[in-house]
Amino acid sequence: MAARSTHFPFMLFNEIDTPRWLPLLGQWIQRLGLLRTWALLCAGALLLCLGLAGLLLAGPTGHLTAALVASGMAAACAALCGYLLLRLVQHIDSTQRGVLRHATEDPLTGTLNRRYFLELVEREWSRARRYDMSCALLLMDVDHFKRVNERFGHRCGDQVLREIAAASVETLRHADVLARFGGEEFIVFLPHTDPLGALDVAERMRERVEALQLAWNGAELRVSVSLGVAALHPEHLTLDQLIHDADDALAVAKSAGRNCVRAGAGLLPGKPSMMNNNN
Ligand SMILES: Nc1nc2c(ncn2[C@@H]2O[C@H](COP(=O)(O)OP(=O)(O)OP(=O)(O)O)[C@@H](O)[C@H]2O)c(=O)[nH]1
Repeated sequence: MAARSTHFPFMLFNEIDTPRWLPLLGQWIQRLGLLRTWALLCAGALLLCLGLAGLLLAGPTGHLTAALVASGMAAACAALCGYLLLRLVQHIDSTQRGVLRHATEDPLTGTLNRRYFLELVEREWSRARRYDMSCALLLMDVDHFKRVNERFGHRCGDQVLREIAAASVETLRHADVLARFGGEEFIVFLPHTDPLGALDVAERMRERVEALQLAWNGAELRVSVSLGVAALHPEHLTLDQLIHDADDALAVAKSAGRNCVRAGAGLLPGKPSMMNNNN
């Protein structure tokens, strides 16, 4: 199985091998500000050049040689300043990306982590509630995942989780938010999605995972997932309640035999809360 990257904000970051002096320069620049540091470096370079030119002019060397040496020095100083600034900007950029990744991403699957998901979705959810917009939530759990670990090992289990995350991302729209919610459980927030649409997405995810052709050390393995679906309705006063509904529906899907999608209470009034029971 090959490791796969997932979409925003799970980009691949190029780690830059930074020399030791860069963080120190960074701290210095943070204190002074970028413009002032740059002005200071340029002023220093200029003074150095002027001093050298003065020395040369005062000596036996001709004016032209003095001017040439001074211009050469100025150009070298400007190039050095530019290089230092460029490296610094790269360093700050890579540090910021690293910090952002650490705060938002699940290191195993590259999806959002639980904490950032909740932070992000809390805002989206309250907006949806306030402006009476539809939105839905899916909870997806890998079936009998313990057996995968037991039979093929933990590293294989990790790779299966990565493959499931990547496959799920492929079935979602860009605005949907996928996160690893815990162990072998994933959560998806679907903005502007009505209950039927949410059930449809859940079923697509289930089918996509079921169709995954996985192999580990020459052995083939198949996995399946169960999904619980909940959609926002007026009785949901907190995001927790919506998650709770999806969790209840997931429990129903598990006890219905797994590898299926179940709708939360009241998702489709008047319709049975089941879908695609393949068992
Ligand atoms: N490889 C790997 N395994 C994990 C990770 N997180 C949790 N697990 C394993 O996931 C398994 C979850 O087991 P259970 O909660 O019994 O669930 P299950 O075997 O999937 O059974 P059902 O959910 O009832 O279908 C445990 O064996 C955990 O060790 C992880 O990051 N990597």
